[in-house]
Amino acid sequence: MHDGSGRIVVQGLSKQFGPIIAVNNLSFTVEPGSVTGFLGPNGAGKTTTLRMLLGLVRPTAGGSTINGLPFEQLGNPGRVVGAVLEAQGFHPTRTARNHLRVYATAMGVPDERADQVLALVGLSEAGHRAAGSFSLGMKQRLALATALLGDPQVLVLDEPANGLDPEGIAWLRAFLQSFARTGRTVLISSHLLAEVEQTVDQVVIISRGQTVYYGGLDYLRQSQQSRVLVQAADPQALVTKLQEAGVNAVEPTPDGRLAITGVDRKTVADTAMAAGIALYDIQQENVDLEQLFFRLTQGQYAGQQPPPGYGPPPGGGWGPPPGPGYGPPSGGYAAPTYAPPQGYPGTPPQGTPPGYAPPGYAPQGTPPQGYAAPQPGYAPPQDYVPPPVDPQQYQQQYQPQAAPPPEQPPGGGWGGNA
Ligand SMILES: Nc1ncnc2c1ncn2[C@@H]1O[C@H](COP(=O)(O)OP(=O)(O)OP(=O)(O)O)[C@@H](O)[C@H]1O
Repeated sequence: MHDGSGRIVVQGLSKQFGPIIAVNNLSFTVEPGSVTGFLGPNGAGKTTTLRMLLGLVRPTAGGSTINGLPFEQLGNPGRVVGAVLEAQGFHPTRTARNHLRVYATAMGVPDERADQVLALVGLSEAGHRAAGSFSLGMKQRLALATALLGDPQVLVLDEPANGLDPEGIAWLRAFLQSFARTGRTVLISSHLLAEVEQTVDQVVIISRGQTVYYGGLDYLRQSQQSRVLVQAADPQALVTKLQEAGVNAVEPTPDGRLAITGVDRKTVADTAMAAGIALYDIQQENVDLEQLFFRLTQGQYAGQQPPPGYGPPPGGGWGPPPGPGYGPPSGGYAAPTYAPPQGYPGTPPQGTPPGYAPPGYAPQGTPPQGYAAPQPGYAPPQDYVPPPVDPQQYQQQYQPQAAPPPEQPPGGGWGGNA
């Protein structure tokens, strides 16, 4: 019997397709009562991970459970987990309602459920139409309706916002949040942080099949320390004066400027003026979440250019951005790939055959010294505070409710493009 917790646990999950390491020792937990974003660039291994979670691909190593059991032991899995991996596969001439009834029969739920889920996703008026005539946005909704047929406790959706227009995304956000607030579990993948930023409570960010961040978005935001970039007539004198003022996080940049973390522009300018040091340029650099996401995952593609001002670290390779303010965010879990131990020569470029080490790189698949990959049973650091997980508390706090159906735009079109 499953434990009814609604918890998803992924432990040491790996998948290799021939020479390609699609997923590499991935571990994370998704708690009920929350929406978790599963993020990474194209090819990072998101779909492969979800397919392993749903018993569609056999892992090379590790495993995953839903409600404490591997997918294949869930009995009638559609009653436990609703999944959408791609919003395709509808019979083009079958009506949406009939499509749902076929699945309802297979799952052992009454026919009436088809109309209930059509209403839940705002497709009641379109139930008599052939699925083949649906726009991409409508197909996404129909796929979601199919996943909801068994009234599952867990929803797993691969790129659900793909093809949705802003109104469709807003609708999906309201729906998923209301679903999670009834104490259920939502895991959604995306390659765009901005697309899910307002929907998710926590994120698992992966790059090249490995976790690079696991935790709340708030922690990630807090880690976005801004820095002041300054060009001074006498940089060394300015460093000394700043140190005398207690500002020690000062680093030279490759273009000859100083990067100062933890102070505002005014403090730097006042310090320079008091010491009679001329400044030729001074600017505050704020890092937004999207940039941070890009940096966390930028090592994925060999040859990909980083944002302006963020070249590869000295000695080559595409390690994490150096310097203060760019370490793992406190409270969140950042995998060693994000902040490798000193001396770690970096991960070989993608496509490097296993065991082969180009000069300056460790052989692919070889953990660097001191590297401790997340192991089965890995728990986030003690100061990591996951979102509340008590379903009963949520039940009391929020009345389970369906998201309001979206307004149908004039002309009968729905969110998304055909
Ligand atoms: N059946 C397969 N055979 C060989 N390689 C595969 C297979 N499935 C996935 N891959 C490879 O595994 C890697 C991860 O792919 P995956 O589809 O899981 O990434 P993703 O993060 O979901 O990307 P996207 O956002 O583009 O869907 C890619 O390099 C991909 O080419």
